[in-house]
Amino acid sequence: MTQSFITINDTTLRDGEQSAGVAFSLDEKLDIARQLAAIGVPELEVGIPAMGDEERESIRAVANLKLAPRLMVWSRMHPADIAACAGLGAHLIDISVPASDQHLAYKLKQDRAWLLRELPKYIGAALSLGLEVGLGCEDASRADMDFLCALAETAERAGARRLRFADTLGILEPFGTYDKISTLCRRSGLEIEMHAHDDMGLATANTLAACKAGATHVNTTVNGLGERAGNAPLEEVVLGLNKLHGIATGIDLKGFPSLSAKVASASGRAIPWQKSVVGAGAFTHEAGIHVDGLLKHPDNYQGFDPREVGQAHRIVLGKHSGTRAVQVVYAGLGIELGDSEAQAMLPHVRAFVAEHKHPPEVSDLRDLLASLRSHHHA
Ligand SMILES: CC(=O)SCCNC(=O)CCNC(=O)[C@H](O)C(C)(C)COP(=O)(O)OP(=O)(O)OC[C@H]1O[C@@H](n2cnc3c(N)ncnc32)[C@H](O)[C@@H]1OP(=O)(O)O
Ligand SMILES: O=C(O)CCC(=O)C(=O)O
Repeated sequence: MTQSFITINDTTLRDGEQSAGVAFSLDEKLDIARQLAAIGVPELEVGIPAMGDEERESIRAVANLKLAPRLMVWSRMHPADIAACAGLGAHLIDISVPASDQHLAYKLKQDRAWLLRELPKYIGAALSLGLEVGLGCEDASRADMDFLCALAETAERAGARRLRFADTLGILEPFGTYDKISTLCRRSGLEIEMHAHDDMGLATANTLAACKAGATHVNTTVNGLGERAGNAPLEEVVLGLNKLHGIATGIDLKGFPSLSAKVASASGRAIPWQKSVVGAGAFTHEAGIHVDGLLKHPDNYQGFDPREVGQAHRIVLGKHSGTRAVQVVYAGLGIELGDSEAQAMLPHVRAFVAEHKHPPEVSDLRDLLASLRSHHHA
């Protein structure tokens, strides 16, 4: 059954930081956590205690902020790793296990029976530290579904509350995701958390499909940062759930641009120009028909109001501009152009963009007009 509210468990500070070459400083981690909390993200996965003292200190420091979100830490199914999660101020632990035969046999040299036998004692160990437990099923997309359900049943009996379904390699598509998550939700009483990767560009679609199928929780990262091609972007998932499925998350994206910029600079990963929601081009219009239509009524060319995500429409001139756009852009500079003068500007704008490969800036616009007018008077 589709939930009317989905809990976002944002993993920018764990899987996001696993993006090759990314390392947040403590201040950056704290700032990102604060900003995620400020827009209403209810859960944060904040790190991997087994990595060592510095990582544990950073987790403790996030916890000491006493922010509203509940904090999760990630751990292998390993006694020392679980012990390292004690006393850090986290609320939840994700105990990760290999769920596919591929991972069981070729990473751990084990089999399904071994995992089912061993799992309860690790869950018990985490519970005894006062942590709520989620079972992280790595490579769940390639796992046998009956085995995954058996893992869920074993985990639930041992006291876990959640199962994370990880599409570790980003190989699922939305229909397959829907089937798998529906099956899990039908056969398990646990909370089901979707963790999608974007290797085929489907992380958001798969996350939304999982929610339609009954997932209660989803993992996201700011700007889609994360291993390889990244994770499901927070901004896309929140917007998609709200706009396409009418599902609430409690997250207000109006304050998102500063968080997005913070993560881009702290990670050293620039936001692609055309990236949905946060890219500089996401609400930038050039084509004449679009600009004319947008000016007549914004809903002609907007699927949602950019103000909902802290953005605004921007009109630039270029190869595909029409006269209306020329008039509106010059009006923004306090210069009124009649129809014929605006029309006459079009070839000049085209020539400028063909030469420079970017829209004219304010000074270019003034130069282009001055040149047009001087030719006209000559
Ligand atoms: C898909 C994911 O995102 S899973 C999360 C992955 N994240 C990371 O790896 C980032 C942080 N990792 C680290 O800092 C280090 O890898 C550590 C501290 C966890 C472990 O470091 P090391 O002890 O040096 O081991 P190393 O990384 O070389 O190898 C991983 C070991 O963990 C084992 N392992 C892998 N997954 C699991 C698991 N879920 N449960 C138990 N053991 C596991 C591997 O089999 C291997 O053990 P082996 O050498 O006995 O075969
Ligand atoms: O918690 C887990 O096991 C999932 C880990 C993960 O990040 C992944 O599989 O992509």
